Amino acid sequence: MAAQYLGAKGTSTSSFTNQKIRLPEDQLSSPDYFGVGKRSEVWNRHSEQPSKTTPSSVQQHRLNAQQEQQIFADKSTRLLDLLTKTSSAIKDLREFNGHHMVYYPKVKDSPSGNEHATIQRQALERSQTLINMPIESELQRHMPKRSNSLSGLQEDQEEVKAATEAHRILTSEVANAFRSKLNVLNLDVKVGHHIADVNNLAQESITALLDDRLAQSIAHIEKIHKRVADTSSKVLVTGDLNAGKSTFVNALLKREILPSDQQPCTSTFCEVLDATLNDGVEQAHAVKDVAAYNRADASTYEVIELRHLYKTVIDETSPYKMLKIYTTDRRQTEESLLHNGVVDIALIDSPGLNTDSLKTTAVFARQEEIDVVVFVVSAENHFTLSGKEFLWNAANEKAHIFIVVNRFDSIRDKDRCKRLILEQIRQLSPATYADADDLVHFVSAGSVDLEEGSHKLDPEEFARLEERLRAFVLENRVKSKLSPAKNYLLNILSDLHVISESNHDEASKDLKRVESQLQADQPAYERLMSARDRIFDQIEKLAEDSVRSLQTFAHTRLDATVDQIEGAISNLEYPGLFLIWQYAQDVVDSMAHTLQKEVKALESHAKETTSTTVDEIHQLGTSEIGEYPRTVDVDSMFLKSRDRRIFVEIEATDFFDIDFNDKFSILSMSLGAVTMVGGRVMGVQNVVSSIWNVSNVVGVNTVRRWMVPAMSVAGVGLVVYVVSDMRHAVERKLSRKFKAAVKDSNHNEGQSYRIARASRKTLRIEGWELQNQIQKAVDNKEKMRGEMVQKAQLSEEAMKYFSGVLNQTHEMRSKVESVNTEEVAKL
Ligand SMILES: Nc1nc2c(ncn2[C@@H]2O[C@H](COP(=O)(O)OP(=O)(O)OP(=O)(O)O)[C@@H](O)[C@H]2O)c(=O)[nH]1
Repeated sequence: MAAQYLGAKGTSTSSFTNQKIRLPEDQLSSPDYFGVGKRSEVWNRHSEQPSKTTPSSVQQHRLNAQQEQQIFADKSTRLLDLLTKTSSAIKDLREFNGHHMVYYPKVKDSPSGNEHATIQRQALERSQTLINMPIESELQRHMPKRSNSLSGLQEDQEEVKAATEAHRILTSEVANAFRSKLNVLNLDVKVGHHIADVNNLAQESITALLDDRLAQSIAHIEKIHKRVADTSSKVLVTGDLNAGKSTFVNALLKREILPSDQQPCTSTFCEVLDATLNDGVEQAHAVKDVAAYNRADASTYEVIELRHLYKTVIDETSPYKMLKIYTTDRRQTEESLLHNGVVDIALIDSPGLNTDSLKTTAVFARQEEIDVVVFVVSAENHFTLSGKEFLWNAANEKAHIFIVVNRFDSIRDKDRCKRLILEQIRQLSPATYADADDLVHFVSAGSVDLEEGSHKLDPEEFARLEERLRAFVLENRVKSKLSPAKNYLLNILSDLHVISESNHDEASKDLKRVESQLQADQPAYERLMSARDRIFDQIEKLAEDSVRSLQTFAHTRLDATVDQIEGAISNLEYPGLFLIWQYAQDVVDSMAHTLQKEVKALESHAKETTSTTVDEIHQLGTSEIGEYPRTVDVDSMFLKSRDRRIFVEIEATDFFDIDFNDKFSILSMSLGAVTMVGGRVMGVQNVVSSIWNVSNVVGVNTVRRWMVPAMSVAGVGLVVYVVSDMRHAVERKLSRKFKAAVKDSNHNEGQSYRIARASRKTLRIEGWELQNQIQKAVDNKEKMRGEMVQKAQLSEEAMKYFSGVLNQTHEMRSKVESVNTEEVAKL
């Protein structure tokens, strides 16, 4: 029995493989039947007997299957490896995008008049090529065909649809030509009905969008990986209501698993899988959320026993979207459809097509997981409107559809029926029609014996159908599993290539730009750095020179003022002897005031000098770093008065300028006074020499007699003299005391130091401000240069990274291209 691997139950079916469907002679002569470019295939008349299966032909199928299995395993292993590598390359790019911000290639703005015309012309030329094809063109096949069995209404509808479709192809082609060159990673953002130009977005938004798209791509690759790694294939059985879909599935399984009825009964999708996938337990899992279904998680489904299946399958109000039916194939492994060691098949029975279910089934059929679509049509009813619409759409998606024309037993004129149905298929799915001998089967599923343990052979047509279906699944899994993987890999690798290329270009442009900016800025930077050191010294020198000269000037001026302090009292009005005390007070005040006035004048002078020096310092700054605000205000100098008043205490002795220790002095003053009393001023020398002369002449005794009255006169004279000299005595004594006080208190040193200190403080503030400004300019420049250096480093990193990605994507692309998913061995 091993040799019966593909041919069910060893029936003589395999010879069909090399047979071609032959049309009746009369139909072959009709030019309308095949249209342009007649096919040379001929089909096997139903009346013709198929040749018997020989052990060698069965063996050949087995060898072919093994070979196909090996080729498939090799291709899928290569693609799985490339999927893993691509996924990690995208992960790397995502990480890179996280810290470097990947540049998004520029999108062409909008087509110019000429470009638009060229694109449209190209699109038209393409559609023209289709029109000129040997087989009827895409557009032609939408034209009304009054001669066939379709009603006028159906034809009109299809015409409208075709026109819309043609328009859609043209407009989308024009639109796509002006999008970026990216396929999967296109970041088009839809705003209302328009596609916003992604390049107008902020870089952060582009980064976020790209990150999102990369994450989606990683998830998608994971999905594809899972699908390629999964050795099972899914076959969706669909068709018109009551066409016999459930009966057909049961016939394939050789078991009455799914309920069939004359009334429309299948209300939900039923996936029949091998029970080994459910630990060998036969049961059904009713699933509400198909995406969340996990056999290991009982919360994602409800268990239904197979004997209660009928109720759930026919329940139109059932909340379940899918029934996963695990069943045991009672046949031997090599005969099993669900689990035969080369390819495991899951059969999905779907609700009959009507306007309600059409969309859901179409979506279902479009799913990537669906490897093969089997369309069941009743030979009695031919294709309904819904059936046609489904086939038309599915043909666009999957190209080849396996068509089962069921209930053929109830047709009387079988040839006519075949002819009419094949003609409809020719219009609906040319690809299927082209392989009609393998893909279109006229059978009676109801005639297959489902009795357990029955040894009855299947009707030949059905056995052949089964054999061809297995072969079709095997052939198709390359297309349905590997082709999408290959296409996706080519698209995403091409996108990675485009992104890497433009990023490499941008990074190299950035690097060049930054390097030339750094180079151009170098002299300015060096100038600023040397200016900083030079200006710091210059400020210090300017300030110190200014302060030192101020201090010297102030000290000299104050000393001069004190030296000439008598001048301060020269203009004072003398109020007379009785107010001599008051006068002394005025003298002291006047001297103190004069000195204070001088201090004030020196302060004003210091302000002016400081202001000039501040200007010079500021000028130094502006010449190097440009305008900047002047911070110090010289008017705020000396706001708090710190000048010290010189206090001189007035004492009684200040009114007498006589040295009582000096006898000669007293005498001379007394004599002076005498001469004054005498109304004559003789001078002391004269008086003394007169007395001396007199004593020599008249003798000492005589002089002694004269002495008393003379002394009395002298005393009076002295008093008179002292009193008359009191004003000058006060002035002399107080000015002396004032000078001494100034000296004792170090007033002049203190004040000149104070003035200098105030000026230094102000100049320092301006100096600090300038230093600050220059330092700021240096910091800014260094920061800017640092950023440029960092940018250059990033650009270098980006160039290195993207050139690696470019090499990698290039290498991977050629590896992906070398996986042939187009040609599959015919089994
Ligand atoms: N004569 C004849 N009747 C058949 C054949 N296959 C199925 N039937 C009958 O056709 C009717 C519908 O069969 P089902 O298998 O329920 O059809 P279905 O397409 O699954 O129906 P829905 O799922 O409800 O759309 C049943 O009464 C079957 O017995 C056949 O080959 N010949």
